[in-house]
Order: sequence, then structure tokens, then C-alpha cells
Amino acid sequence: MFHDSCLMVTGGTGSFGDAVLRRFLASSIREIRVFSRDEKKQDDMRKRYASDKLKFYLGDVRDPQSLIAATRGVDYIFHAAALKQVPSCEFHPMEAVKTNVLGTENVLEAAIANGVKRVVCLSTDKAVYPINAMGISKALMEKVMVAKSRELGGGQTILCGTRYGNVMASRGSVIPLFAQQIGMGRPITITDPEMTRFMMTLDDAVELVMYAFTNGQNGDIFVQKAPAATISTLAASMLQLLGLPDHPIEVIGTRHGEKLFETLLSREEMASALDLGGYYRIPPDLRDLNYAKYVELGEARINQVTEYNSHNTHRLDVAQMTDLLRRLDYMQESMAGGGANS
Ligand SMILES: O=c1ccn([C@@H]2O[C@H](COP(=O)(O)OP(=O)(O)O[C@H]3O[C@H](CO)[C@H](O)[C@H](O)[C@H]3O)[C@@H](O)[C@H]2O)c(=O)[nH]1
Repeated sequence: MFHDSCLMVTGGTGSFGDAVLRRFLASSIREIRVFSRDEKKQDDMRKRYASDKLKFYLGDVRDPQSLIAATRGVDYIFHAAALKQVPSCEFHPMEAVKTNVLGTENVLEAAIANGVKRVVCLSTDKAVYPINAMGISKALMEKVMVAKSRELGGGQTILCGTRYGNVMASRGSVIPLFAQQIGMGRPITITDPEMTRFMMTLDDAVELVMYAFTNGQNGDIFVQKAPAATISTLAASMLQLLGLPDHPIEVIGTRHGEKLFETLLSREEMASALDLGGYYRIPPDLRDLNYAKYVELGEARINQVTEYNSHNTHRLDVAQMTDLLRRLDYMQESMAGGGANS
């Protein structure tokens, strides 16, 4: 579907953006525009990929003008620009609103104005029953996307989204942190041994985005079914894989803004979600602007379903988790001496 098309990636200078870019660079796509405000990261990408398919646009999703220019002639947008650190959004919630909520509105408006065919917005499990400012702003981002898609109806532009859990070994996340602690001979710091997180690989996350690009209809949000593990299982599996079963572990307690488990689909969404095998499709709420219907009509099915969360999904044991870790590039490099010690 991407033959001779132009794709724009907003943000996308992290490991996930990199993986998506690699996938598109290998495709028959004509041009890929990287739109971000980080000149230095853009320059690093330019050198790393050395591809004449790649074009760099300096701009900010907070600035509608910069988006209008960059989306001219674009067919597809992968919207990954976001403030996604829990602590920084907690301290500066309005910054999260400006980038994650208003920035998304700007991206969608620019896409609609320039007749972009499809936009896929990236969200996170932290947007479901959110307790921190990052999750709350991403939840509102999803609402903005769905509301805009409702206005569009059957127009030229399709707006949809994906929601995924923790991507294993992504930059700054717990797996590289544990590997670094092990490499430095320090105890592994565990927040709560019973805390669970969905375990998705980078490839899974990229597949989900590709699926949304190919199959998304206006207002859809796609979620990939994923297994989960407790943090104690993750730690034990990493130590087993690195041949250090007796390495010390320290329990430090739950961090600010952190949940015991994450939820990928709320109970309310489960009532209308379509089970597609490996994925769930959450269709938009298409009730019209007659508020009376919204307020007075109930949904009996909601009473019968439960949310989909990292406590009730398939739980990986140490053997299964070890197996999954073994397949990660990051762990292979660590085992070869390149990752854990660097
Ligand atoms: O020293 C640590 C650090 C983390 N954890 C645990 O490991 C799990 C995963 O932690 P990560 O920090 O890898 O991921 P989070 O779920 O906390 O969220 C991360 O991913 C988010 C994006 O979804 C944001 O970027 C956020 O700031 C970032 O911390 C959590 O249960 C956490 O409690 C520990 O046990 N010990």
C-alpha cells in the first residue's frame, strides 16, 4: 500500500521510531520525512541511515505553521511525537498538554487540511484508567483523535491509533537499567516484586503500527494482545540468562505515579472491542451529538465484561520470560559482553 508514497514521522527519534523507519526504508516508499525539533538527533539519523529517501524537517508539533508546511504532499503520517516520561509530565503537566494534546490536534488538522490519507497516532497503556499526567494527556490525545475522526466521517483522511504496553529493552527502561546494574556489580533495584507489565518486543510494536496503517478505519484504536510478567520474574530471568542467579536484589518500593498493573483495554472498551485474534480493535463511539442519548442510554454488556490488564493476561513464568529475553537483540549483545557492561 505504500508504493510511491510519502510518509511523515513526527518525533520518532527514539528506538521505536528507528525501528519503524528501518521498516519503511526497506519498503518501496518514495520519501520519508522526519519531523522533529531535535536538530542533533536528526543529524545523527542522517549519518546513520545515509538514505536519500530520508528528508528532515525541523519543527514542533506545538507550532501549526511548521506542520502545515511539512505535511504538504504527504500520504501517511506516523505520529509519535510526545512527552512520555512519567516524572517530567508529573512536574510539568501543562507541557504534556501542549505537546501530547494540542500538538496532536495540530498534527491532525494539518493532515486533514493537506488531504493526508492516513494518520496513525501512538498511545500507551498508561492512558487507560490513568493516574499520572503523562497517561492523562495521552488519554486526552486519544479522545481528540476519536472526536476529529467522528467529524470527518467518510472523508479523505483516516485517523486511527495504536495503544501498546512497555516495549522491552527500549531506551531508559527497566531491562537496560537492570543490565547496567548487573554490569556494575550493583544490586538490582526492584520496585515491587508483584508489579506486572505487558511484555512487547519492538517487532511486535512495529507490527501493530503496520496493522493499523493497513486496516484502520476512522477512530479505531488497535491493541495487541500480549503476555505479562512480574518484575521479580523479569529480574530472575535476566540473572538466569546472564548466569548470575545469586546476584543481590534490593526492593526500593513503588515510584511516584506508578501503577501495580497496566490496562490495555478498559472494561467499557472491552464491551465494544472486536477480538481479531492477535489484536483487539476498539471502534470509536459513534453516538451522535444528541447528548440525551449519551446520558440516558446504558450499555448492559459493560456489566458482563472485565478489563484487559497485565494482571489478568497470560502470565509468563521464569522459563518463558528467559526464552523471550534470549531472543532480544539487546540481551544477545549483553550476553556477548556489549550491553550489560557498557
Ligand atoms: O529500578 C527500577 C525501575 C523500574 N522497575 C519496574 O519495572 C517496570 C517497568 O519500568 P520502566 O521504567 O521500564 O517502565 P514504566 O512502566 O515505568 O514506564 C516507562 O515507560 C513509559 C512509556 O510507556 C514512560 O516513558 C515512563 O517514564 C517510563 O518509566 C515497572 O513495573 C517498574 O516498577 C523496577 O522494578 N526497578
